[in-house]
Amino acid sequence: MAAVVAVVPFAAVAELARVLLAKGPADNGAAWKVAGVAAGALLLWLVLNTAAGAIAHAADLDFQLSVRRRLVDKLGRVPLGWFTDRGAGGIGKAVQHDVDTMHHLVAHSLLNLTASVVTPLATLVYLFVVDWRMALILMIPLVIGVGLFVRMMMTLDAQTAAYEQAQERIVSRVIEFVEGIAVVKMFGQARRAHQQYAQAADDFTTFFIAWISKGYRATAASALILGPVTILLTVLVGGTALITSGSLDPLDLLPFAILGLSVAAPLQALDFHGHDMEMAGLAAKRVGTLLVAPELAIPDAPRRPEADAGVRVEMSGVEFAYDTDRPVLSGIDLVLEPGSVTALVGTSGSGKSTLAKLLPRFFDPTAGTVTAGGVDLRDIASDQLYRLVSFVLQDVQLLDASVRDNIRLARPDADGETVRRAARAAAIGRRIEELPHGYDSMVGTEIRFSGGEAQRVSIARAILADTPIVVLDEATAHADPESEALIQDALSELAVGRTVLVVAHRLASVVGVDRIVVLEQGRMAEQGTHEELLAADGRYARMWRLQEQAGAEDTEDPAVLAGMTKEEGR
Ligand SMILES: Nc1ncnc2c1ncn2[C@@H]1O[C@H](COP(=O)(O)OP(=O)(O)OP(=O)(O)O)[C@@H](O)[C@H]1O
Repeated sequence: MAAVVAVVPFAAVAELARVLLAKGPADNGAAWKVAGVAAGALLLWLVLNTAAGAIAHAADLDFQLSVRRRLVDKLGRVPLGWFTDRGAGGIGKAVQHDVDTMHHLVAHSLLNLTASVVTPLATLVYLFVVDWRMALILMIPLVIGVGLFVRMMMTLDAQTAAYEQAQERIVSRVIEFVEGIAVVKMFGQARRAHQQYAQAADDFTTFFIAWISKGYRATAASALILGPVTILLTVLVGGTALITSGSLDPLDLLPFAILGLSVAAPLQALDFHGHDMEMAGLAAKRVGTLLVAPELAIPDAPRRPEADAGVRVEMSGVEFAYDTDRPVLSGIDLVLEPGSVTALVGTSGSGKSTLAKLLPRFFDPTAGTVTAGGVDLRDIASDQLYRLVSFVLQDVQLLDASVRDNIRLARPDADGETVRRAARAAAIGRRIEELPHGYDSMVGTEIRFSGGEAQRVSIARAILADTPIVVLDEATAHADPESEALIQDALSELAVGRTVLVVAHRLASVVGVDRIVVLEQGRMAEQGTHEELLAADGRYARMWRLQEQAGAEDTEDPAVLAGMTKEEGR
């Protein structure tokens, strides 16, 4: 199409030149003059069209890089819940695909749209000066063109959004499938996963066809109506004028055809660029949503917590809800003394992990305060907070980097000896030193750690981070008995002199801790040492007896392990 549009004006200009040279100025000299200006405008439009692509491409990389940097930076500051609500597909698409679409199409289409409006307008303005009646007639296709453009933009909106959402869903399905491949295979769900993917792919195709055909119908309507109508109009008007003045040479109609073409071609292109703008607009909206996502509040005047003799943590009147209508934590008043270990126990879903996540500010409480060293966590600058709290998570995340860099995440400048000491303290040093490339081994390619080993690498990380507060969430979840003993040793090493909060399932692992807090439906039901709680013969004592019994019966029922019957667990 572009090639045809490009060839026609050149042929017309060549023909115009031939006619002018052969015949000299014709009777309809004014028309030739207008045609000359119109052909010039048309050429300018074509040049701008080509330049727009080149300009958009040239400016692409730096702009995209800077937007992506801002997005990734932003992702580091949004609360965790925001991610779970959206899913990796949408976020991944926004950071990669949408940034690309948004920028390229905006730059490209804006330039093209401007050129497509300005060049025919310039011709028309000139025509008004020369022959206002002809100009008025040419306003007809202009109005039709703009009308078709507006109509297309209005009807395509919902279609484009549906198409984009279908695309997001398909990416999410693939990510889900890849991440959950073990579960999918283990439970023989490959066929189901395949069907789900096929369904998403079908939806995508349906939306794509609807979207593309609507788009093409709109642009085809404009192409079929605008071009012929405009050229026919100018030629008819010009022809009538010529016949009236007695000329019957068909060549004299050429300037009118050029005039028509110079107005119609850019107007037709409006729809293509409008279509692109539509997509760019939607992509920009999604990127924008990410850029303005809520952030954990940043303190205006950050304060430094008191940390000379360890850090005391205090939670007062803490409430928390993921969604507004269901509180997950209520009335939490809890003090964690420096150098002490506090364990959170309770049934599944009682809020243990949620409570622990308040300490590194994965979330802020919806009411009440959490202070560390006498300062509200919200008043501590984030880099300071991460020097204060480290979190050993249940699901260890190791990066595709060397073992050394994985351990020294919190202190990238730590020297080899410091890293080795941390690894040995976490009972993983010998395993790493036996590797052919030792601490330089690349995780994921040269070494794949087992669950228990990965857990100990993450404990080494926390030992090296050397923060006064440590949160341990189900740190022995992946371990076999031997590995568990190693992890417990590593944890004991990590706990020395720090303020430690442990989320625990198995009561046997918390017998020796300084204080046990029993959570029940987000509230603190009991607290005390193991002995005190047994003597009180309340909830904890019952859980203890049930777990002992479960141990004797070798049950693996999670409700029983958590100290509840199934009915109670619900
Ligand atoms: N990101 C989230 N969005 C919404 N609700 C959540 C989210 N995470 C947890 N919940 C809900 O909050 C409640 C407490 O969950 P939490 O993970 O804190 O419990 P838990 O005591 O640690 O459970 P478990 O022992 O099974 O790990 C549960 O009802 C859970 O469904």
